[in-house]
Amino acid sequence: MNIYSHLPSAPEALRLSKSLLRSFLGPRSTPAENQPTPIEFDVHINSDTGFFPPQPLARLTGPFEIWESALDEAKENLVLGDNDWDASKTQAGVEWRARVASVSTPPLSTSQSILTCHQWSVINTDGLQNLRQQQRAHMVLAWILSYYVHSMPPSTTSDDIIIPRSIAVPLVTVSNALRIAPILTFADTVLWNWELIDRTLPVTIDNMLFHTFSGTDDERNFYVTSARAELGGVEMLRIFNDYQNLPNVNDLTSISKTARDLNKLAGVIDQLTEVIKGVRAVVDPHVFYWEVRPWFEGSQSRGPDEPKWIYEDCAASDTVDLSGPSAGQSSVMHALDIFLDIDHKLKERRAPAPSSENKRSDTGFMERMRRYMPGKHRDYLTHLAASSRPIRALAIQSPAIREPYDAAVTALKKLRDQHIRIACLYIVSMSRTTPPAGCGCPVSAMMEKLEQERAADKAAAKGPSRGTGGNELALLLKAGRDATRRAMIKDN
Ligand code: HEM
Repeated sequence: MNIYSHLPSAPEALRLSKSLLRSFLGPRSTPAENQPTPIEFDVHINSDTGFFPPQPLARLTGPFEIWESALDEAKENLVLGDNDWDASKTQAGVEWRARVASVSTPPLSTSQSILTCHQWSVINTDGLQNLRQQQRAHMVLAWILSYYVHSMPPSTTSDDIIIPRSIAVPLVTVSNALRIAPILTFADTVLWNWELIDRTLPVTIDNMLFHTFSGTDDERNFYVTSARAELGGVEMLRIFNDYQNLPNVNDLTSISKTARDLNKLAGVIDQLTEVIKGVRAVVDPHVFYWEVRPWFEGSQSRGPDEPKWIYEDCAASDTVDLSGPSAGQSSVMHALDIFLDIDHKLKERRAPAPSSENKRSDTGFMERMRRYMPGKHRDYLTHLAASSRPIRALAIQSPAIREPYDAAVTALKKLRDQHIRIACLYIVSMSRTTPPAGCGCPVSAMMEKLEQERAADKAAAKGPSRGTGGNELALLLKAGRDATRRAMIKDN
C-alpha cells in the first residue's frame, strides 16, 4: 500500500491546519470506547451484508411447516383477485383461503371439509428458537397474509377485510418480538426473501435468488435492484462506523480522513443513483404497476374509503401500522439521512425556506417508515442519531470538511431527483394506462385504446397518485429532495 497517496498535498495541508485551528471551537469529540458495535444491532458490516442476515434464513420445520407449505402452494397457484380469466387459479385461491381460514370458520360443506386435511390452528410462536427463526416466521406469515388479501376477488362493498386468526395471531406475536409492523415490509420482500443459488459461494448479489408473487422477472429484478442498493450501502455503513470510532474528530489526521471519507461517500451515493436508474433496463413499468405493485398494497393503501384490514383476535387493529412495503423502509437510506442530518421534519431553520408544497407534504413519513423496520435496525439508527459528534456541525466549523460534506449532500439530492423520475414513470404515468389485456386481436386492441382513454380521464378525476403507504407521491418525494438540498452548508 502506498501510504504517501493518503497524505495531503502541501496546500491542502495548510488548509487543513487552518481548519484544525478553527476546529478547536467546533463540536467536542467523545471517546469511542464503550460504543455498541454494529453487530449488536444485527448489522453485519464486517461480513459485508449490512442489514441482510449473513446467511439466508432457513426454512421452518416442525409445527411451522404448515406455514411454509401454504406459502409454497400459494406461490405455485395463486394470482391477483382481479385476474378472472383463469378459472382454475380463481378456484385454487378459494380453496387455499378456505383452508387457511378454517380455524376461524367452520367448513360449509363436505367438499370443503376435505380441504382441511392439513389441520390449521393458531400456532404458538414460543417454539421459534432464535432471531433468525422469528424473522423467517415474519416473512412467511406476511407473504401468506398478502396472498390471502390480494387473491380475493375485488370487493363490491366497503366491508372490512377480516384476517383470520391463524395468520393474524402468530404474525402479531412474532412482530411484537421483532418490534416490526405486522405486515409485509421491505425486510420481508428484500432482506429476508432470498436463498443462495450456489451454497458454496458467498453472499453476493449474483448468488441471491429472490422469490416473487407474480412469477415475473420484473418483480425479481425489482427486488434485485433494491438489494443491490442495500448491499452497495454497506460501504456507507463502514464510513459511518469509522467516523463514529475516530478517537478524536478535530485533529489533522481525523479531519483529513473524514474529508476523504465524505468524498468516498459521495461516490457511493452516485453508484446508488446508477443502481436506481438501472431499474429501467430490467423492470417493465407496465408489468410493475399492474402485476407487481398490487401485491404490495396495505390496508387502505388506495385511500381512507377503502375496506380496512381487521386482524381477528388481535386488539386494536385500528392503531397498528398497516402500510405496504417500500424502499422508504430501507435502514441504509435512513442511516444516510441521519449521518448527513437531512431534516425531513422541517424542524431546523435552513435555506431555501420550505415551499408551501413542502409544508403540505407528509413530513412524518420517514419517521413512520422506521416502524416497519426490524427493531434492532431501528436501534442502530437511534444510536447513530444520538451521536455526540454530528458531522454537519463539524463541517460548518471545519472548512476542510465543508466541501466534501456538500458534495455528499449534492450526490444524495441527485439520487432523489433520479428516484422521482423513476417513481413518476412507474407509478404516476402507469396509473393512466389499463391492465394487460387477455387477447391480442385488433378489436380488443381498439377496445383497449378506448378503455385507456377512459382510464386516463378517470385517473385525472381521482386526484394525485399515492405511494403504497397511501401518501401523495409527488409531494412526498419532492419534499424529501428539497429537505436534502436544504442541508447544503454553502446555501446556509
Ligand atoms: C421501480 C423502482 C421504484 C419505484 C417505482 C419506487 C417508488 C417509490 C415510492 C412510490 C415511494 C414513496 C413511498 C411509498 O411507497 O409510499 C418511494 C420511496 C422511497 N424509495 Fe423508491 N422506488 C423504486 C426504487 C427504489 C430503489 C431501488 C431505492 C433504493 C435506494 C428506493 C428508495 C426509496 C426511498 C429511500 C424512499 C423514501 C423517500 C425518499 O427517501 O425520498 N426506491 N419509492
